[in-house]
Amino acid sequence: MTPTPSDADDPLSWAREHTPILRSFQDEYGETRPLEDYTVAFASHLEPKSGVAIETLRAAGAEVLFTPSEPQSTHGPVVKELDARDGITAFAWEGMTDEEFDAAQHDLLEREPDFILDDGCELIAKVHADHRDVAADVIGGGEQTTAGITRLEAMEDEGVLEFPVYGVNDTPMKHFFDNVHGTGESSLTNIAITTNAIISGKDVVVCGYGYCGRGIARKARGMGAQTIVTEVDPRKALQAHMDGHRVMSMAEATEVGDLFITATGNREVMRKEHFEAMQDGATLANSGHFDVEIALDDLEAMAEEVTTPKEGVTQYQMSDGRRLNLLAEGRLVNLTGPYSQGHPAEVIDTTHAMMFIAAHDMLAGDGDALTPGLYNIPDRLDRAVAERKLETLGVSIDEMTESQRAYGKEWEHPDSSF
Ligand SMILES: NC(=O)c1ccc[n+]([C@@H]2O[C@H](COP(=O)([O-])OP(=O)(O)OC[C@H]3O[C@@H](n4cnc5c(N)ncnc54)[C@H](O)[C@@H]3O)[C@@H](O)[C@H]2O)c1
Repeated sequence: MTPTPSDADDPLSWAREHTPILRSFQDEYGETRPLEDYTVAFASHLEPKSGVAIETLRAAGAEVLFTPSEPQSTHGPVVKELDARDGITAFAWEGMTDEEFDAAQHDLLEREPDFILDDGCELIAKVHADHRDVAADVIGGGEQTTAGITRLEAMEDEGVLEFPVYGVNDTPMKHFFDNVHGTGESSLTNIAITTNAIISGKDVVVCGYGYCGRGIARKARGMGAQTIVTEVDPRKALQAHMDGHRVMSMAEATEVGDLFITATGNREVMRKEHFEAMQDGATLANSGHFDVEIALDDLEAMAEEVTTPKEGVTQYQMSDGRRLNLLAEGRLVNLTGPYSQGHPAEVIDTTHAMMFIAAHDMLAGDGDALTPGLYNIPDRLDRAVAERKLETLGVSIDEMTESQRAYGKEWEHPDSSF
């Protein structure tokens, strides 16, 4: 039998099949439509999995306005499919320039969303900086990545945040899985496919040992790499050391590394002084949210010649003959390279579930209205998504007995034998 290409009719079909939590929300809230009266703005990498998140918000009744969180990770067929649906509007297209991306986000904000689900805090920052009248009426928001949380903390410190925002990134159901396993696997997968080079046996330098860096380093070692970690936080450095990775300063690592991957959320982690010392053929990739972790201006300024020997690889030839290979133009390597598909669907299912929960709880939940600020998602909601995920996996766990619950609350321990 000749197979029927189902993704030609529906580019979300495969992702939908692998995102059971979102499907369960579609079933549950498709009837009651708790978000019926609200307009929700959604910024994300626009590929099939975020498409399923968008259609889930719509199924729950929201009018959805969507835009990319990074101009180069957009999949055109997904945008076309969603934009054609009633109640969903795209402020996006494949191949946007940085300027078009910026303008589209401003256009979206002029539509006065009630709620903003963000990825990197671009929409939330823009609404505060340039659309203050709109910000005044926004009910709340949710932020899905570490880089966005850092910006929100800065806004909160300055006292400029106009509405409450759930730090979705900081909820266990997000960062324990998405940051560690999603970024870990998808970064290495996309580096391997883009370069068609082996990871096993290579000296792989992971810059930053936070959630993402830990995932990348652990999985690189699982593939047979010799892993090296660089850090600025002594506790994270020690943790990397105890986990069995070699820990060095960036200056030391530059001399031995074959493949460098940044995941710090910081800027200029690799810069001129490092490029000067790297070995011929070293490969540089970034998994952090913004394309500032590798100092691209330094690379440009130092290169005698710049070529693209393979799609997704930019090669900088230095005056001494060394070649440094930059992947995905220093943007998120798991999301913007030519072969990149982002996180595995099963992992992003939990992230998008928590984004949905953020909107549902603030707009239609039964809790008290929050004042402006950055908040953690209530633990009971995080647990509920974990339970739903385990259910989809067919995994059962135990429940504490009454006596065990009581034991956790007592301090005298009368029945202990010492
Ligand atoms: N690629 C993806 O799909 C994806 C997914 C989730 C998060 N992210 C992004 O990845 C980045 C890291 O996220 P995270 O959750 O791991 O953050 P994290 O805060 O847990 O970890 C960042 C680590 O980098 C370290 N660091 C900071 N500056 C450094 C420097 N100059 N050199 C070495 N280490 C340094 C910090 O000490 C920290 O341990 C953020 O930009 C986040 O938004 C990307």
